[in-house]
Amino acid sequence: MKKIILLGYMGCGKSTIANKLSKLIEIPFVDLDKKIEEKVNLSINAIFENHGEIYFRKLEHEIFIELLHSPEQLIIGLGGGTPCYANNHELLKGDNVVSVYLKASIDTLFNRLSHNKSKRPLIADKSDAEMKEFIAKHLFDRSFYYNQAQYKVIVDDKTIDETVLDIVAILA
Ligand SMILES: Nc1ncnc2c1ncn2[C@@H]1O[C@H](COP(=O)(O)OP(=O)(O)OP(=O)(O)O)[C@@H](O)[C@H]1O
Ligand SMILES: O=C(O)C1=C[C@@H](O)[C@@H](O)[C@H](O)C1
Ligand SMILES: [Mg+2]
Repeated sequence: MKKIILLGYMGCGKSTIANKLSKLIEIPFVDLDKKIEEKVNLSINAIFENHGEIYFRKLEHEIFIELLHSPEQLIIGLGGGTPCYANNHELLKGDNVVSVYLKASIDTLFNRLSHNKSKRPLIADKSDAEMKEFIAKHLFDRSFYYNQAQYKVIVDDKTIDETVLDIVAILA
């Protein structure tokens, strides 16, 4: 069964949009970050702290593959970095997936993340000024991978429902 994959930078709205989309089109949503946490019974923060990022990226790759092979139709919300490691970006192009990049500007990401950074280890310790610079550079580095998605939806200045409907139109 085809998998619907949502990807994009931390805070672009993958989990929020996928939850709403899941209810609307009645296809279950699996959040890759949550699946990783359940599998090893540790928070993302604890995985980074106790085992390091390389271990996290390995787990992330393995569990992404497992989800792609599962027999059910699923909406998969990736982690912010998933497409950028272990050649995961190649998996966004398969016939059995519909991959959608939720594209947000630096300002949108900064505004959303500045209220909510403690659970995101890559930015948890940064000041506002450091965070803005970090997002700008990081997004630039990652854009190549995000742009491997089959579709792109710009999320700036859109409500959750508007973005969900953009994705429904892609799936139609
Ligand atoms: N129009 C909108 N669309 C999506 N999310 C929005 C919107 N407006 C505000 N938000 C908020 O942006 C925040 C980030 O969204 P969310 O956690 O879904 O992002 P994410 O891409 O899953 O991030 P991460 O990669 O860190 O898991 C949430 O607090 C969400 O409520
Ligand atoms: O952008 C990233 O590299 C990450 C985003 C989150 O979804 C988590 O997967 C983790 O915090 C790493
Ligand atoms: Mg999320």
